[in-house]
Amino acid sequence: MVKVVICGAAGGIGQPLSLLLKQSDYITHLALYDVVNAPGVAADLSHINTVVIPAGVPRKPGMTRDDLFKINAGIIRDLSEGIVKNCPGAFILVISNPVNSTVPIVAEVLKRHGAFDPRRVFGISTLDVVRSSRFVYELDNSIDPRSTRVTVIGGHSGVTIVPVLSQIPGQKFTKEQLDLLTHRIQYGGDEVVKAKDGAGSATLSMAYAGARFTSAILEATVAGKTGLVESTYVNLHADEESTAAFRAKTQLEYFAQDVEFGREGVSKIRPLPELSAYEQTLLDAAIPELKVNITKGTAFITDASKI
Ligand SMILES: NC(=O)c1ccc[n+]([C@@H]2O[C@H](COP(=O)([O-])OP(=O)(O)OC[C@H]3O[C@@H](n4cnc5c(N)ncnc54)[C@H](O)[C@@H]3O)[C@@H](O)[C@H]2O)c1
Ligand SMILES: O=C(O)C[C@H](O)C(=O)O
Repeated sequence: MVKVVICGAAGGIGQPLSLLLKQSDYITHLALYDVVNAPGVAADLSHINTVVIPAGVPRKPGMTRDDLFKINAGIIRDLSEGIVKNCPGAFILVISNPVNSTVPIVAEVLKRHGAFDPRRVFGISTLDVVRSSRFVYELDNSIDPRSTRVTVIGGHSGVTIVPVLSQIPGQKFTKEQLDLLTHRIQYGGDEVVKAKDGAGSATLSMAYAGARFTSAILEATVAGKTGLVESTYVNLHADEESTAAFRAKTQLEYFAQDVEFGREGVSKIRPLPELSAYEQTLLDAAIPELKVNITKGTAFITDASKI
């Protein structure tokens, strides 16, 4: 049996995501939970293979994702406690913002219970990848946005989002185009928040991105399909060998990068693609902010006095 639970299923993302996942051939039991049904969650969580978490508050205009930490950190901690107690081996896919911090929260809760397998916990940054293909296509109609996959490294907020546009075959963007594209990809979420004018953030595009990422995980872990790759925010210890040099150089424990999937989740974290000088500057700006975000998430569980 392949059981997937969506925590926050009644929300703006949860509803369309549930609809999309309902159509998956791999899922035999789709369980939908929200706060109103919280007591039922624990009772029904056993034998779950995969948990997708879009629970928590979204942004309003003028807010950063980090402003959501105060409310969402506690929600993620409590859901993680429920998961670790009832389905400790599940694959956990985190949508709730700020992803750069919520993923470390999940990891620390699992660690406390001796149940952390870094190959099984993911921050979903697929929306940045989807936006990248779409925005590049708007500038250059000759590419196919469905098959042109852009690697996006770093994290999922503002300057931590580093699109590696130099890897798109045949592309020679001018500096002005690079500035425009990079800014749109880094702040695409703000465009939606502004347009919704207080009614939340991206939901439909996120549901699409979330369903795409969940399907990739299911195809690899359930069906044993190989060759699947997505950029995703993970704990770098999921692949000690490939990430050793990068960890030593940057002191980062979490990072979004192209990841290959296998039966156990992460099978390989690909080495960083060759970066242009432009992208290296973006990465240099991303690293200090990522560190702050990661420390904040980790400290929420290990040492609340540091937040
Ligand atoms: N990773 C990404 O790329 C990305 C993209 C868009 C939105 N987000 C984030 O996703 C989250 C949800 O956004 P939304 O638009 O769906 O918000 P929403 O407010 O429409 O829905 C959130 C749902 O979570 C539920 N919830 C709250 N606490 C819960 C708990 N303890 N257990 C179960 N359910 C709980 C709420 O009742 C609500 O139905 C936000 O934090 C948002 O910032 C992330
Ligand atoms: O921007 C947000 O707050 C939601 C999401 O992270 C997004 O990228 O659209």
